[in-house]
Amino acid sequence: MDTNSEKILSISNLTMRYGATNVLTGVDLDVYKGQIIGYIGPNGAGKSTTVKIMLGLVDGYHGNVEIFGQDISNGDNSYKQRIGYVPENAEVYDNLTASEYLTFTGQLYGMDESEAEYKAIRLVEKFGLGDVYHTRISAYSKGMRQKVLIIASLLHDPDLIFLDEPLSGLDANSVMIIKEILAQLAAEGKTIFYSSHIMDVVEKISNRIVLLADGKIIADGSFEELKQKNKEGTLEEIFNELTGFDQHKQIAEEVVSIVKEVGNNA
Ligand SMILES: Nc1ncnc2c1ncn2[C@@H]1O[C@H](COP(=O)(O)OP(=O)(O)OP(=O)(O)O)[C@@H](O)[C@H]1O
Repeated sequence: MDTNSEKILSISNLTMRYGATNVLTGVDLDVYKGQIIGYIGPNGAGKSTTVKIMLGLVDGYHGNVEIFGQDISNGDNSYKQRIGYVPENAEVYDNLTASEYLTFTGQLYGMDESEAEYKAIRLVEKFGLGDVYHTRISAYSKGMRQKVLIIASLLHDPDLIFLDEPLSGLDANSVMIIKEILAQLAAEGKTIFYSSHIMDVVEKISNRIVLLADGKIIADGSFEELKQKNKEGTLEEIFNELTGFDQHKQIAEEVVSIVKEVGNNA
């Protein structure tokens, strides 16, 4: 890990609880300029919670979070102008057209309207949505909406980009484009924080993989480093090994057996 480069993100002893549930129990993480972090973990591990805390969307945490060297709890929200975010379950304003939505989002990030519009229309064309630029988003397919969200996250040229399951609904060609865009942005010095369950994509695009389980980071390193430390070969297998999961066959057999019971009680 190149610790000589600029520290973009620093989390120390981050804890978060919802009611009686301890979601994060002491997360420590330093992220440096140009890194693509693959942030993985079982369902409910707290990945989205970590990201939302960093974005200032969730309060009530303990510990310290610094972004661009600034404590995010100090009341100065200007750091958000340099951040892009593709949320997991996005509420897009369905009644807006892509043109209206992207111009609006650009302005929220401090761009002026004509600059946002000028960039948005060209980006939309690159993603094959030129024909529907002035159509309401309510008429879009899932993948088309996802493309709009990705464009919205990049429009203001952010230095730090959080992506929560960004490829959901995208076809194979679009996935290839997004993977390449992320690699090129990182090469330009942007920092990418990529949370996903699609292990083969995380394995390929991340230069550093961080595994969250039981409220803590239990593995942190490049794919090659994780492979050396663990017996298993693919990231999916390493994930299963590190999270102590070896029952997929047994669970599948039990499920199939229950499914087959249908009608037996009639
Ligand atoms: N607003 C909330 N109120 C109460 N509990 C919450 C809230 N948000 C998240 N949680 C709980 O916090 C835990 C972590 O949720 P989170 O969404 O961060 O997990 P995740 O790792 O992103 O999961 P997934 O992989 O399924 O998306 C879960 O137990 C969830 O039920």
